[in-house]
Amino acid sequence: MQNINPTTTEAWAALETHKDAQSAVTIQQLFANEPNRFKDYSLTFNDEILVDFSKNNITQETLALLRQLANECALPAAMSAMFNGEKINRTENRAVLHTALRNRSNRPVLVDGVDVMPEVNAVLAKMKSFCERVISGEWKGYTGKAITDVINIGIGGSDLGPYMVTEALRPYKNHLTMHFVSNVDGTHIAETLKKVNPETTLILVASKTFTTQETMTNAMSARDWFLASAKDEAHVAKHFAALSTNAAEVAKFGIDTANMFEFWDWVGGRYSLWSAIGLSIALSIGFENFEQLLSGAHAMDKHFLSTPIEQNIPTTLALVGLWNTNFLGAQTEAILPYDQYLHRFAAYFQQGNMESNGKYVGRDGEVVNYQTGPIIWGEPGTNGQHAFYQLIHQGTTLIPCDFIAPAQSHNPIGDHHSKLLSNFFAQTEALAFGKTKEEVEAEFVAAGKSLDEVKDIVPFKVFEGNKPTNSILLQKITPFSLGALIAMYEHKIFVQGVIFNIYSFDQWGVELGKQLANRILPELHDDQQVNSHDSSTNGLINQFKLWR
Ligand SMILES: O=P(O)(O)OC[C@H]1O[C@@H](O)[C@H](O)[C@@H](O)[C@@H]1O
Repeated sequence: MQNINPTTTEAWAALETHKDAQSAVTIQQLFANEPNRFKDYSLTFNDEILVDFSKNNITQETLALLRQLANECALPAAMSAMFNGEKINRTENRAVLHTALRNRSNRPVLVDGVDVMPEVNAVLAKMKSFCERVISGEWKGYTGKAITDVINIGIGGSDLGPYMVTEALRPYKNHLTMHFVSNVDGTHIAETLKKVNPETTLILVASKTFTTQETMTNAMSARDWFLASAKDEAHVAKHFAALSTNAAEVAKFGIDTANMFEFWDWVGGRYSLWSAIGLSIALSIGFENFEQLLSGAHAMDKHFLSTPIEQNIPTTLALVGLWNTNFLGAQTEAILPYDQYLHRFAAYFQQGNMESNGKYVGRDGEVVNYQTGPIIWGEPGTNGQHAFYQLIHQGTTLIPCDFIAPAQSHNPIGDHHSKLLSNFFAQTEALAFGKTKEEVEAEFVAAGKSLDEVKDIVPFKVFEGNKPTNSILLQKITPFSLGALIAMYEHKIFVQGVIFNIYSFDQWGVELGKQLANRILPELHDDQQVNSHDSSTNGLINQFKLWR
């Protein structure tokens, strides 16, 4: 990957100038000026995902400059470097090939000259046969009973993706009850184990490294719980499987490597739901639906690779997002799904985006002089409306939002879905167009009030509008469309990372906390006063020791 500081490009300089003119114009005015704005600023994927980015403060000139920026930052070369297995994760010396995991065309993908597709397909075949045996009941627990419950023990990328997708695709789920344990807080595993029977529970230990403290601690506790009933270690093989890249650690833990589903160091944790880490998804919705998820992502990969930049959905979303953060001053983006099944979608991309692009050192090793990844957060609508939308509408911080909704509900009860979607449409309209002082006054007058009577209250009821949003309307949330939607966001993050000139696929920023926790852990084993830290940390540890 090339090393280009985006602020040194001609496009960046032109965007700085353009920003001054553009900031003087509102989204309301842009709609007034451009009657075809919706048509001109929306794109459709596969006739099932519509992405409307018209309610942003952008013009065709903005988009042209942003595209020029992408080209000056060598985006096309970076795309082929990723898809072709170059070691673009330089700080870990690894290729980045989650796209190979869903490469349904089976086009050879070489890493160090070796095609990875045969291995990818072999693991998929192993997952398929395992899923079939567990779902059909052919796979028996140690007392001869079929599996009823599956616990995925993992954290970060080994938890968020599988949990988000199994929740999102609940309408497709079978009789298996899924549980996800991530937190090292003993409450998480304890409360989960209360709900299940060791005779009929399958435990998936999901960890790329198989050394993550939280996961290994939870896995050991689950093993103790299991053996307290099963007594014989030989029974572990019927109830534990490992999803990992680390065969040696899996064997050390005591899981039969025949029950290990492998993946590779070129799969980043937060991009791993397409790998063996997705086994809980495949168990929950069946292997064919899992393949549909892969196919949807693959279709988005093809769109991303082969569609010109003007119609390229992930690239467009990345460029508009970058405009909002680096030129209009936003520091955050909210993801707001109007679909209860997508209730973990924002949490998933919180890791996806913030762990990928939360970097302050550029590929040149220097501290960057622009904004990199935004703060990502969100909750499902309409819950968010009754909680934090106040600040989005009338606060002092600019919060660009992605609104996501399916046209068809899996639960078409009464008029719930029309009500839900009326809120989805209303919110982006309100955010873009707001309500003027004159409109507020007219409402009061219509209600029989005099302007003098209401003049003190009017300012509080005015909405400035001009708040940027994207609307992402899906025909329906299916395994295929969800796969495409996830891949769309993954590539958005990739494009931004390329332009930010950062390494999007490492995560050194999570290491210091782990290192210090490992240093502190032995200090908590006795009641001795601690004085090896700063006064705050010493004080907190010592109070903990007094109170525990
Ligand atoms: O899958 P593993 O190796 O247990 O790692 C889990 C998580 O560990 C965290 O430390 C990383 O920041 C995440 O990226 C990762 O997903």
